[in-house]
Amino acid sequence: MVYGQQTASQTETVLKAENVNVYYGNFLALKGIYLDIPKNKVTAFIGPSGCGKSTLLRCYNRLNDLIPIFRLEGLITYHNNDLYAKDIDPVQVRRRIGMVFQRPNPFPKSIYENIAFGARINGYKGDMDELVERSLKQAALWDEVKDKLKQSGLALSGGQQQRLCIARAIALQPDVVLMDEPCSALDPISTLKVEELIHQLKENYTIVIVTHNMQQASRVADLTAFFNVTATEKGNRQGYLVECDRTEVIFQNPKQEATMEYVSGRFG
Ligand SMILES: Nc1ncnc2c1ncn2[C@@H]1O[C@H](COP(=O)(O)OP(=O)(O)OP(=O)(O)O)[C@@H](O)[C@H]1O
Repeated sequence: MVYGQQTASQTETVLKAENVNVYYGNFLALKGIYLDIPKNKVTAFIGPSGCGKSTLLRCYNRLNDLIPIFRLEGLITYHNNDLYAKDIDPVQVRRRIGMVFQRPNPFPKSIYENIAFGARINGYKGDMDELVERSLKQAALWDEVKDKLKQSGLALSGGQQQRLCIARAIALQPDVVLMDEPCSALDPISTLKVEELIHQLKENYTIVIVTHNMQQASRVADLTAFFNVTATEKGNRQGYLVECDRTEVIFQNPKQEATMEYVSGRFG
């Protein structure tokens, strides 16, 4: 793969993949991944269906550990520590590296409790009202919900629910927020709100976002990683990273022909 000169050189690397292979049983889903995720930037993963974008994203907070047939080879470091070392507690990893999913999935609880519940379980001892307000403000939702904090989170619109899920994730004061197609279930106006929010959040968090929407990648991401998939002799479809670079380079002047074809809509 080709690695752009500007990719991560000027900023601290938070997550680093070195020669990572991911298997589901005998199936090699992702092969030979080298990738740096820089601090306080938005990195987008793009590529055709099945190329392993979500798989790699879930490796970063050890969510794939919950899949019995999952196996990882190679090294993923988080602030230079082996994320898969024996003494690392996956629950602690997920506290530091939060996740927002494709479909908004608030708890069937009040808006307030959606924030407070996780914080309490994680031993938060500070002023809960203050945490709820701060998290909702950071997620650009406070003004819309401040008068109905006792109402169910499920009564909000889809876009508001997704911002509630983002507020819930950041209430745990993570370091990294992973987002797996966070806008795919949202209308265009809610999508723009979430995109604006992503812009603001990168001041405090490192963000990795999987998106099928290339305009979205070009709008929100500082860096874009293009993944592709190749058919093996046995007919398996193996994902790999083609290149990662500054987003404008990927969209206007990528090093690889396949990237140009994909971003210009000629395949995928
Ligand atoms: N739990 C699982 N068990 C077995 N195979 C899996 C599992 N999850 C993903 N895969 C396989 O791994 C490959 C990569 O899937 P993944 O969902 O990571 O791709 P993706 O690029 O995110 O796709 P999409 O854009 O369609 O969401 C696919 O071939 C998929 O079928």
